[in-house]
Amino acid sequence: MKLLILGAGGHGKVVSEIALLMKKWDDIYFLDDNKVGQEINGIKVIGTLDKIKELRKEFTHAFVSIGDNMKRVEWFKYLEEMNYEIPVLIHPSSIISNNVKINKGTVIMPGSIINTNTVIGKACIINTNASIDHDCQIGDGVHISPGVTIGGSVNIGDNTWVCIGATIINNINIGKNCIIAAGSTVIRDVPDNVMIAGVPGEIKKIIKLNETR
Ligand SMILES: CC(=O)SCCNC(=O)CCNC(=O)[C@H](O)C(C)(C)COP(=O)(O)OP(=O)(O)OC[C@H]1O[C@@H](n2cnc3c(N)ncnc32)[C@H](O)[C@@H]1OP(=O)(O)O
Repeated sequence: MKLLILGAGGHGKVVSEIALLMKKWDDIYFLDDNKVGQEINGIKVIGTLDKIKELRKEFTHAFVSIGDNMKRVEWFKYLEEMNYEIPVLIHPSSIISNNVKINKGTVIMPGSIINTNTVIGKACIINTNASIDHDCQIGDGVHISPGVTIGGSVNIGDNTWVCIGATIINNINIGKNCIIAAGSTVIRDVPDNVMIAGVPGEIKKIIKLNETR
């Protein structure tokens, strides 16, 4: 089986290492618009992202490793349209309850902990050392950044970015397309399309559609 990884930046490097550790694929290659011909940690960049369609005959599996939530979801949907098999990539050092559901296109980075009865959506990034406790619902295209701590029974809407080191107390609902700034502590529900910052977290601005990163 052969795996294509879309995006050979810093995030792509970490994603490719996880894919290698999983030992499921005989061959792994990158696509990247700016690095064609380069070799990154032993993995060749064989074309630009738009080559994904013609490579369908040759490759069974593909995975999007783009940090920007909107772009990642866009390419993820394109892979789905082309009937690529899209895996879940899980670093062996993560600790995940057997009663957790993780949907395709999501990567779980080293040291993450996901507790029982939590559901993680499609095309999410659960980044290094993030902790998501029991009974959480994480939407599609969400990025939980390094060192984030999320209490039990928290719901997070599609495309929301929880930035590095943020804390969300238990029983909180966070909307779609939000940014929770680095180091914030969220203690109240958050509506759709807002940026929250501070301790305790307060609304700092409204986010226009397609603005999340
Ligand atoms: C492996 C990896 O590296 S994964 C990547 C992880 N990276 C991150 O998590 C990045 C985190 N980045 C941040 O937290 C940034 O501050 C962002 C993304 C929230 C900034 O978003 P922007 O929309 O550009 O916000 P902007 O800079 O315009 O700030 C708006 C207001 O919020 C405040 N603000 C922004 N971030 C924070 C913060 N973390 N804490 C407190 N206040 C903040 C600003 O001071 C500003 O306040 P003011 O209006 O009173 O002057």
